[in-house]
Amino acid sequence: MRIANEGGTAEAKPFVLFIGTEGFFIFWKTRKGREAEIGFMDTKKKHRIVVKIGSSSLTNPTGGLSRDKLGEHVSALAALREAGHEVILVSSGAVAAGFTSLGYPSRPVTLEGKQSAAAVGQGLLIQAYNDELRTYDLTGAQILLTRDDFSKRNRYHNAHRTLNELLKRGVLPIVNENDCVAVDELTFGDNDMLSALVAGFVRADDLIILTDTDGLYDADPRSNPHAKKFTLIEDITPDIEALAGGAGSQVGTGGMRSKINAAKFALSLGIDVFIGTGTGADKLLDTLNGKGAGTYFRNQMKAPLKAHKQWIAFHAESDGRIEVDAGAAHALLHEGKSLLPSGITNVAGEFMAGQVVEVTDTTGRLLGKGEVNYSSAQLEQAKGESTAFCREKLGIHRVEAVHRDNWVTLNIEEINKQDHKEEIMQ
Ligand SMILES: Nc1ncnc2c1ncn2[C@@H]1O[C@H](COP(=O)(O)OP(=O)(O)O)[C@@H](O)[C@H]1O
Ligand SMILES: N[C@@H](CCC(=O)OP(=O)(O)O)C(=O)O
Repeated sequence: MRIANEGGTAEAKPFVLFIGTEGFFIFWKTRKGREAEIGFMDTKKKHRIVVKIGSSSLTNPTGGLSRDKLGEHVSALAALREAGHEVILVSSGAVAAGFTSLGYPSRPVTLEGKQSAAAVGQGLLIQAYNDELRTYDLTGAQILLTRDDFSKRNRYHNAHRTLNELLKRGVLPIVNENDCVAVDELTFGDNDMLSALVAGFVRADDLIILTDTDGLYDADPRSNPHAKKFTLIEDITPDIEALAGGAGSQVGTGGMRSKINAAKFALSLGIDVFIGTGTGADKLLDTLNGKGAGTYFRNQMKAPLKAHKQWIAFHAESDGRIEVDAGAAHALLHEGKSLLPSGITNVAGEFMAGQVVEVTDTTGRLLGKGEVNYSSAQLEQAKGESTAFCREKLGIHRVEAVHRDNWVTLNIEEINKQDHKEEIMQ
């Protein structure tokens, strides 16, 4: 685990630039004299950036929208756009912006209270964003998502197409959970995880999570004034997870814990993450350039999963299970090959062609998930049989039971083998 801990809140100073053909690394000199490489600034590449703004950074401590805070964020988002980057905003704040208008003295706790507050607040929020964006000649688009939109194949792909079209047309998508209709047990949990899912979904380069604290400390800085800040974390270990506590304000939810979970998820998809704060129109550009007030999390994985594979891996429900022999397991995990019926030893559950199944080895160990080309009934006949048999006797022309393009390895030991990372995650 390589962690840069700058010790207290002391300012660290950038001191070395390594200039390459594509850009340059910024090295950060910490108080302890350690050098930590904290940001990669690619001087040529235009980044696709998801920026998440928490309720505490948009509203007043006792509720109600803060136009000043919102306006400042928009100036920084506009600066990113001006520099040529693609930006997707995930904005919280609907409940916190709305509850005062409904007469609640504090953030409501009942489901109907939160949903009603969000119904009022979301309108206020989007109106304020559009008013501010207009001053920079930018247009915002409201996208409200529920977890169902991610688990249903068509909705997932529709949302994906819409987001891409908006980006292509220069519009700034503003995403929030559709709080008014989201059922309690079926929510994303919080907008931190939603922002990581969206970042994966659009295959962003960076996820910037803006909050009211300048990064992750070894204890909640609100309650522990001696807490020390981390400037760079390269591996989110259980020790790091244990340091992150809950929400610190009356309007925030999830706290640092949910941000660390979200960061872990985004990093696993090859997205660099920053959690922190900042002021002024340059704060997001500074963050991108390694000068942000917060904690950087550098991803080790440079081959993000395609959107369809993310859907298979993280959102699609499994409709059955296929067991495969050692040869097929090796071909799937190590040779980048598709699954052929000849390697299948058992089929469980009832499914149609096009549905998603789990694939295990003969000991029941989960290897991954994939979209099948055969129904369970067809696979019962085809399992263990040659391709020629499937074609001639069963009249099946798609030879692969699961094509490589519709396969995702989920066996963590295999994913952790560096040699195979790129191949597995393509
Ligand atoms: N280890 C930690 N380091 C930094 N902040 C922490 C830590 N543990 C808990 N927190 C709290 O997390 C809060 C930020 O989360 P939250 O209130 O949910 O904000 P947001 O509304 O931006 O999502 C901080 O105000 C802080 O009190
Ligand atoms: N969808 C909710 C956001 C809930 C949430 O995660 O809030 P936060 O912890 O402030 O990011 C809202 O707009 O109020």
